[in-house]
Amino acid sequence: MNIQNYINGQYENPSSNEWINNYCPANGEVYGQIPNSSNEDVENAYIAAKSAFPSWSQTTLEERSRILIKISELLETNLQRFAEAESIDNGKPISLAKSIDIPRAASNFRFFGNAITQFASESHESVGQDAINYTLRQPIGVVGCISPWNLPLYLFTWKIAPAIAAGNCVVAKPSEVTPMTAYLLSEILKEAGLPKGVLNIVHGLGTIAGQAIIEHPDIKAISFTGGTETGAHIAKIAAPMFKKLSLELGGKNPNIIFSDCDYNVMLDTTIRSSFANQGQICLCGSRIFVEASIYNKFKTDFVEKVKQLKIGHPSEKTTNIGALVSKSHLEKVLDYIEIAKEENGKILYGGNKVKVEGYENGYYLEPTIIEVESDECRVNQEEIFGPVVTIMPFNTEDEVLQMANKVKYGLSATLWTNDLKRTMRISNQLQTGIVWVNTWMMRDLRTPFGGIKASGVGREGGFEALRFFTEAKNVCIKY
Ligand SMILES: NC(=O)C1=CN([C@@H]2O[C@H](COP(=O)(O)OP(=O)(O)OC[C@H]3O[C@@H](n4cnc5c(N)ncnc54)[C@H](O)[C@@H]3O)[C@@H](O)[C@H]2O)C=CC1
Ligand SMILES: O=C(O)/C=C/C=C(\O)C(=O)O
Repeated sequence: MNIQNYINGQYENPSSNEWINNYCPANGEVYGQIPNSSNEDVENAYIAAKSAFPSWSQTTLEERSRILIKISELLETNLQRFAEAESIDNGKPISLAKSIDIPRAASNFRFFGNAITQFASESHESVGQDAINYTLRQPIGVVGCISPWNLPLYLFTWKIAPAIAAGNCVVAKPSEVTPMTAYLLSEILKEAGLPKGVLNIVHGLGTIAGQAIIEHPDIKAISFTGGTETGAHIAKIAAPMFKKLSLELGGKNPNIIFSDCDYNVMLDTTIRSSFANQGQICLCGSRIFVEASIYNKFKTDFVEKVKQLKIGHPSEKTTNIGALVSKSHLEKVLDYIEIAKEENGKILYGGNKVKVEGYENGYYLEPTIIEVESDECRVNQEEIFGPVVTIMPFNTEDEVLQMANKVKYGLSATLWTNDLKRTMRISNQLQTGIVWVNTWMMRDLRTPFGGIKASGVGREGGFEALRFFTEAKNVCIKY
């Protein structure tokens, strides 16, 4: 299936008429083409957004809310179609696309459709000076949203929903690796009555179309999720132009397991936090630290459970692990498994490509567990972003805390213990933006979401996102 850009409410071919092949990860075959958009297409999208802005920014909150909630409802009505498209495009199991990705995309629109009606700004009475200050939170204008391939519609909508709810108009670029559901979304935007030009979707390469968005002098804010290197590149371009920046980047998240935890819940959740979405979630707990007294038991039970995961075609209902997103990504992950061997890591399970019958050219990989001797080895320090975890024992709280924090990343951490004081001590000291205790990836969309260190800048979610997508203007009135 070939797709087009969506600019000013119309489907458009790329101005260069150049196209990029779109691969199906489950069988390695090309199944469509997407626009290789250029500066000219981004400029057209910008012009459409700019002309839509005066009207959209003055549209009542009730009307914006009504349209966002309508988009959410239409996504729910079209759940099956969107889930199938996401699964084909990304390689993720259909069960995951249907239960997580598309429902969350619908929730993103519903949540920000409601949140904008509750968003309020501050006022400060300057006591003794006969003055009152009130703060306006005005939309920025035209903003850029750039999203990755791992949770395609989920993360695309996590950015565009708050951006348009706050009254901005958007030039958005989904990942060129997984463009399909963003394309399908444009049909829904029309049906929901979103005015033309409010959301413009440009497909293409990061280095061309993405670059044109970040370099555009009049796109005043960039919300980006993706790799840390790309984030650093974006910051280098956008910061001297004084753009607002929200960067959600990589992670190398610790999963810290104490012997007093609820063992079975921990074990089941650790399977998910290690291998959900083929381990391609920035929040996955890719470094597992286990208290020495239960280390051997954990190792045996974990391997046993991982063996039971079914690797298969993403469309099969029983598949737990689908295909990785691309050939190049599969190769990157395999290279890390080789590095682990060179570093004396012990492969406790997995490590090999898998040939799924009938789909031998698909990008399948066994879930892989590597026992490491030192937390400082490369596989324990660098983001692999695949179905690969490291495990090692620890003896004391101080030791594990030091290892947990000794990485360049600081996105999330998971802690398993029933000791309240220990929970408080460790949570306070973990150098991450998010800590989950006795759970993983439990999301409440009101909470601040994001990381520190090389995991990013800024927070998404709730009113944080609405603050990001608005400029505060203080008005001081003397009476
Ligand atoms: N959510 C996360 O934390 C993610 C992390 N990654 C990590 O990043 C590594 C590289 O993956 P990639 O697919 O290359 O991710 P990437 O960070 O290059 O891609 C994310 C988005 O940025 C765009 N982009 C790339 N270069 C750009 C530029 N110069 N200007 C503007 N936009 C640009 C891409 O087209 C895509 O839409 C992965 O192996 C993984 O480790 C990848 C995807 C998501
Ligand atoms: O739940 C969320 O809001 C985000 C989840 C995951 C990512 O941001 C990611 O993998 O990049």
